[in-house]
Amino acid sequence: MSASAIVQTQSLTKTYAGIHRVNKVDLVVGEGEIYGFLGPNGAGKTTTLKMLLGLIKPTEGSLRLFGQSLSKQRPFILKRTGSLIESPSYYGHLTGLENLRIIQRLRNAPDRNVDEALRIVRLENQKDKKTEQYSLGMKQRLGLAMALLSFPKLLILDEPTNGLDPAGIGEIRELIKSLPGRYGMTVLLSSHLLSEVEQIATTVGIINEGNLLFQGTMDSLRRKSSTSITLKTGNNAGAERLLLTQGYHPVQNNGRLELGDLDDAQVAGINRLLVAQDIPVIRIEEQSKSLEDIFLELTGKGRSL
Ligand SMILES: Nc1ncnc2c1ncn2[C@@H]1O[C@H](COP(=O)(O)OP(=O)(O)OP(=O)(O)O)[C@@H](O)[C@H]1O
Repeated sequence: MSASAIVQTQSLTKTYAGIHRVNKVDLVVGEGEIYGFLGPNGAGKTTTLKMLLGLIKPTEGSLRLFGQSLSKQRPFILKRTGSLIESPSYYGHLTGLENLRIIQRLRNAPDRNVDEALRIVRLENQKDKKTEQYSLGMKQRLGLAMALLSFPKLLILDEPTNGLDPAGIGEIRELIKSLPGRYGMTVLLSSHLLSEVEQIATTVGIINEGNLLFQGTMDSLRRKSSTSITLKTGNNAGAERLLLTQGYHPVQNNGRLELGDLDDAQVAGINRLLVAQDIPVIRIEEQSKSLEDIFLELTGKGRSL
């Protein structure tokens, strides 16, 4: 168990009908992080989050929150944890405010928390409306207010921007980003959108078909995005043979030679060499591998994971 881990799982596994939907996942969420749990639909995100909250039982493996075992210290853990999993539950015939008051009593939270939660999710003006008349986005905000109500140390959010319009998404994103600094919270959120995780998260875990494929800081993931020089010549086969003799490793691709990451002096040297051998250099281009390319390689899926 690492010292500052708020969430740590070991070989966490959930099997349904013999299929590993979550497979030996070692998740580590450090204190004060915004951890983006990223993966395509059906990857196993919700199943993992539900195990963390004790809503379903792991088939195998173990998990600790705040360094404690959920089976032994359930009240201690749940008191410090707020969550929004799938659609929020509330009483439709009651107003937003009345719904929050119920949670307030359950959680034994002070009055001012209700006002503050309403303010942060910007529902003050709709607080006296029955929640059955709320739009999807308003319901989502209410769910978030419920999760925030006791200002927990750990906030677990499953697809928190679901159902929000672009302006709402921007607001919620800014809100989530401010939580560690303002309230000392640690946030674990799931998303199938790379762009969302990229904009909110400090740490990322990528899951696909139940397997955790990458876990690390957003920066360490970005560092994987390298540049590559590609070359188009009047005689690619000749250029390839020549460059091989010089210690390069060109790869033919779509009428171009890919040379990997080279510095300026190497590029200039290659150009000189080819010209000296009467091989016309048509194009020298630098291509960068984007985060999207990396996700694509990892998951074999397209743009919107
Ligand atoms: N109670 C269950 N019984 C059987 N299979 C289930 C059950 N719950 C989830 N699964 C399966 O486990 C897999 C992972 O589902 P999960 O909901 O964790 O995915 P997800 O990553 O949260 O995706 P989404 O973004 O679609 O919610 C899916 O194939 C799903 O059908």
